[in-house]
Amino acid sequence: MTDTNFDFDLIVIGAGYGGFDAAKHAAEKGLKVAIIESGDMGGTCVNKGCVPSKALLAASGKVREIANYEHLAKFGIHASPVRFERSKIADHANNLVSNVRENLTKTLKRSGVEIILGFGRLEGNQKVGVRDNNGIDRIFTCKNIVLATGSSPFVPPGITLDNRTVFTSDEAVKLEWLPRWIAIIGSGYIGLEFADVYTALGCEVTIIEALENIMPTFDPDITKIAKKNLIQSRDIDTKSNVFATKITPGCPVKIELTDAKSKEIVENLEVDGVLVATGRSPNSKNLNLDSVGIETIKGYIPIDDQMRVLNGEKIIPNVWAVGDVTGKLMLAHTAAAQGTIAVENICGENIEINYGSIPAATFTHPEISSVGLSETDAKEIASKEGFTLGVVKSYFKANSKALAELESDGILKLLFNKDSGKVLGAHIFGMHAADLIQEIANAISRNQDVMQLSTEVHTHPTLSEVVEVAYKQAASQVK
Ligand SMILES: Cc1cc2nc3c(=O)[nH]c(=O)nc-3n(C[C@H](O)[C@H](O)[C@H](O)COP(=O)(O)OP(=O)(O)OC[C@H]3O[C@@H](n4cnc5c(N)ncnc54)[C@H](O)[C@@H]3O)c2cc1C
Ligand SMILES: NC(=O)c1ccc[n+]([C@@H]2O[C@H](COP(=O)([O-])OP(=O)(O)OC[C@H]3O[C@@H](n4cnc5c(N)ncnc54)[C@H](O)[C@@H]3O)[C@@H](O)[C@H]2O)c1
Repeated sequence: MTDTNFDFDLIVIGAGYGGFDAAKHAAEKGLKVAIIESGDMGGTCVNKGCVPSKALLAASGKVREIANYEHLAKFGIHASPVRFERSKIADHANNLVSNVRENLTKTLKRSGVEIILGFGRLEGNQKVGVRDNNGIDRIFTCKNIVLATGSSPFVPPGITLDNRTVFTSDEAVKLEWLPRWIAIIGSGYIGLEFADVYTALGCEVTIIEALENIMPTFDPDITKIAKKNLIQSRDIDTKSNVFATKITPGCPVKIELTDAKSKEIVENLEVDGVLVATGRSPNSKNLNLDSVGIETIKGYIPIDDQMRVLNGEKIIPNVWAVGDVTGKLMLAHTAAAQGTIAVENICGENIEINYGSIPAATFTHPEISSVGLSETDAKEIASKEGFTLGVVKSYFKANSKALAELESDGILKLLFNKDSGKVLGAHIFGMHAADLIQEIANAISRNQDVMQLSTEVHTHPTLSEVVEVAYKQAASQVK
């Protein structure tokens, strides 16, 4: 398979989850592969994202559980006041990051991937340049290139970071201190997960959201119940429809809030710390993309469903892109799936990704998850394609396992096509929602219908019966 006219069959730029998966998969398929990384092996997910944030959520979740005296008393349990050491929770996250990073690096080496440390760039067709930390520049030739350069925190204009009192998730994952009062700008994934961590560890939180409603990207029914459980019942104040137009670090941190509609300054806040969680920007600068004719769209590298890089309708030969830099469902498992698909196609297959079957989860306590279409999009597609949309809801309060755990506030909303029975999407709030969504994601991926799914036997008593109930309700409505 290896082509001796080139230094490598494949060069991957960026060793996050997308790049890691592509490089490993290609090496396992017998290609001669190099991966170029300018920062830490493992990228965002391993070093500053999924891994440390889930470690913090795990530890702070235990603190929350043990400190919830009222909840424990319902089981007849009386716990003593909970004590925790912030630095040891931080160590747990940092140690996990080191372990995962080390394992990932070893796995690549074992697969035969050559790791090149430095900043990679394109140098025209089938050529990649790398500048290492000592300024030494090298050029390599390769048959194919995968761009997997990921994303970085987006910081809106007017917000000044000092990375101590005003910071992004890059610093928050290190848990270097616990501000007594912290403002979180943005109520998306990062805002919600860190509000969960900070409130469990005793901080007072103010969430500031530019759009009209808090949690604007989530399903409205899910938002309603999630707000009650994750926000209103905690030490969290919310301000929506306002932009944080100016944030000045210091002690205290000063925040200027501007009304989203009138554009007038409506409030000035003084807090101990600010986490800026306002989305992410693609890492597509200084890659010399012009040298092969790539034009980014809002900074994202345009691709088709086979991960081939596009210029308008035209495919740019031998260049592929995966992960956050492509702006599609910016999640670690999306990046990895794209990496595998890119390599399969490099090896001559014709595989396309189905974003509609990729699940997403927010690891709050309880969790939120979703897969497939939103109800708004499903309605629009149903009216365009002329089918009837079915919507059923299944509740955790009717589930024995949830009741036994005294965690019965939860809902599953299932969207399906009433004519064919095909599953279109699902949205869940409740305990272990992140695990529950997988079954529905698999059903979408396999194009299964609710008639068949409703006959599948689920273990009793498990939370998975919430899904079973939804499938049964849906099947009874199929025409
Ligand atoms: C706080 C937080 C929590 C998250 N939690 C989850 C979660 O629970 N589940 C989930 O699925 N997703 C989660 N994500 C999202 C997930 O981290 C990203 O979707 C994922 O890391 C994207 O992988 P990637 O390979 O595309 O890019 P990245 O992980 O960003 O990796 C890109 C790599 O490329 C390197 N690079 C960039 N430019 C160059 C260059 N020119 N030369 C060489 N190297 C370069 C970078 O240094 C980086 O290491 C979270 C993100 C954050 C910030
Ligand atoms: N569990 C997970 O899978 C997980 C966890 C964390 C992060 N992530 C990934 O990281 C990405 C980034 O997360 P995020 O929470 O930063 O982004 P997000 O896009 O999920 O949410 C950002 C929020 O900030 C608001 N906002 C933007 N500018 C603002 C301003 N000036 N003032 C007030 N509000 C403002 C937006 O309206 C939006 O609600 C996610 O899209 C996801 O891909 C995933």
